[in-house]
Amino acid sequence: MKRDGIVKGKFISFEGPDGAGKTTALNKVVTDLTPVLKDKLVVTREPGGNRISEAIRHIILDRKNTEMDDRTEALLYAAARRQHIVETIQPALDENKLVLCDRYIDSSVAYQGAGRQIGTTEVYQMNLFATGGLLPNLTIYFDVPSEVGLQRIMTHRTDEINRLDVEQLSFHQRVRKSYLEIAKAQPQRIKVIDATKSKDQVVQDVEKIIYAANQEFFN
Ligand SMILES: Nc1ncnc2c1ncn2[C@@H]1O[C@H](COP(=O)(O)OP(=O)(O)OP(=O)(O)O)[C@@H](O)[C@H]1O
Ligand SMILES: Cc1cn([C@H]2C[C@H](O)[C@@H](COP(=O)(O)O)O2)c(=O)[nH]c1=O
Repeated sequence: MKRDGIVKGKFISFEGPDGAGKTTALNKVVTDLTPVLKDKLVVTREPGGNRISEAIRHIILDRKNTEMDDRTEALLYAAARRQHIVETIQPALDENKLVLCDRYIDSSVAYQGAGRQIGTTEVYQMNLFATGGLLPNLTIYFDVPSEVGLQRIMTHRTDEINRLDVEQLSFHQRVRKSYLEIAKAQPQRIKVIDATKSKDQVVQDVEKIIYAANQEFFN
C-alpha cells in the first residue's frame, strides 16, 4: 500500500469455509516466516485481535446465543473489524509490517451476505463503512467442499464447535459458492488454493504465493 509516496506494509487475509485448514496452515507459515521476518510479521484474526474485538467474538460465537438476529450478527462482525483495524491492522501497516489475518471482509460477504441471505451487496456496503475501504493487498482463499470442511471439524475439533459451525449444510454451501464468486470477480487480489490437498502441500502452496507477491520483505 502506498501513502505519501512511501511503500508501506502489506495486508494478507486467509479465507475459506469452516474447516478448510486456514488456521493450521497459518500457524505453520508463521513458524516458517518468523525467523526471516522477525518483528516485521504481525499475525492476527477475525473476529478478534484485541480485547474489545475478542469480547465481541465471544458474544457472536457463543452457541447459547440462539436468539441473535442475522443483522445483529453482521453488525457485530463489522464492529469487531472496525476496532481491529484501528487498534491493530492500520498501525502495523503504517509501520511497514506484513500483516497475516485469519479472515476479513470476504468472510462477512460470504457468511452473512450469502449464508444468512442478508444480501452480499448490502453486507459489503456496510463493511465499506466499517473499514473505510481498507482491503487486503492479497487474499488466499482455501477452497474445500463444505462436506469436507465440516467433517474435519466434527472429527477433530469437537471442543471448539461454534454457533456458525452448527449451521445446516445448505448454509455452508451458500458460503462456499459466494467465496468462489468473489474470487472469480477479483482474481488480482484473491488466489485460490485447493485445500483438499495434504497439510504440507497446502502450506507449500500458500508460502509460494506469499513469497511471489511480497518480494520486498524477503530480499
Ligand atoms: N489439508 C488438510 N487435510 C486434512 N485435515 C486438515 C487439513 N488442514 C487442516 N486439517 C484439519 O482440519 C481441522 C480444521 O482445521 P483448521 O482449524 O485449521 O480449519 P479452519 O479453516 O481454520 O477452520 P475454522 O474457520 O472453522 O476455524 C483440524 O482438525 C485440522 O487438523
Ligand atoms: C470474520 C467473520 C467470521 N465469520 C464466521 C466464520 C467462522 O464460522 C467464525 C469464526 O471462527 P474461526 O474458527 O475463527 O474461523 O465466524 C463470519 O460469519 N463472518 C465474519 O465476518
